[in-house]
Amino acid sequence: MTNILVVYTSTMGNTRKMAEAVADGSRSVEGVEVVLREATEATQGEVRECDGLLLGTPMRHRSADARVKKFIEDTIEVLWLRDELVGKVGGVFSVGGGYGDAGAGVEIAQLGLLAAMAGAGMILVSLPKTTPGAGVAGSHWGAHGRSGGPNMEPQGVTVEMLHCAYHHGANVARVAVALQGKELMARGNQAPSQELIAMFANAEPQNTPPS
Ligand SMILES: Cc1cc2nc3c(=O)[nH]c(=O)nc-3n(C[C@H](O)[C@H](O)[C@H](O)COP(=O)(O)O)c2cc1C
Repeated sequence: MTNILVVYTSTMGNTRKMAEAVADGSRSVEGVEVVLREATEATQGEVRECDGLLLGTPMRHRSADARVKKFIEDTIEVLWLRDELVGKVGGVFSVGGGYGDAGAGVEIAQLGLLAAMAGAGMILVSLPKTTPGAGVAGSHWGAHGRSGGPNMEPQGVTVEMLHCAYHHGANVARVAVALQGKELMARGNQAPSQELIAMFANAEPQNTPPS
């Protein structure tokens, strides 16, 4: 069995719809089991156990949502320290309001998520323009839905955008199935000491009050 973990957050429901479509796409691939989790609920153990991770975010001020960033800090970054994600498969998706056609900051946000995965040694799945729905929801880096009209009026993500998300989920799952159990990545670079790993893994942000 190949395990795909879909992690997302959503306030108005559009990213949740994209996440469900991504999860359905992954589930459509034979031999795949899917876990769908809110970013605040997903655990380090679930990330460690998965073969493929699909991470989705709403756009917030030209960037990823703070809840998704916290998920990255609490799971991906800690597992990165211990090289536990090397060779796992990753993909991303997002939803923005749509002001200015494609929405603002999509590439920054998606590349930010992909950068965290790349740093952890994951194998990244992009979104080819051959993907159904890519004409309205493809950013090349992942699936992207638009929930707003030209003047920010809420319209909701469309069926075509959800199709694109579905196929992105299926692509990631197929790659994960094909690579499962294969140790493709070279190993042997010197790992940081256990003391250093513990220091970074347990580091708490320092809250310094403004002077
Ligand atoms: C505080 C805030 C900041 C936002 N910033 C952006 C942005 O920078 N770019 C964008 O395209 N949409 C932006 N949006 C619109 C949301 O991304 C959009 O409404 C999306 O559907 C939210 O996802 P959700 O429906 O899953 O909650 C912002 C919305 C809020 C509330």
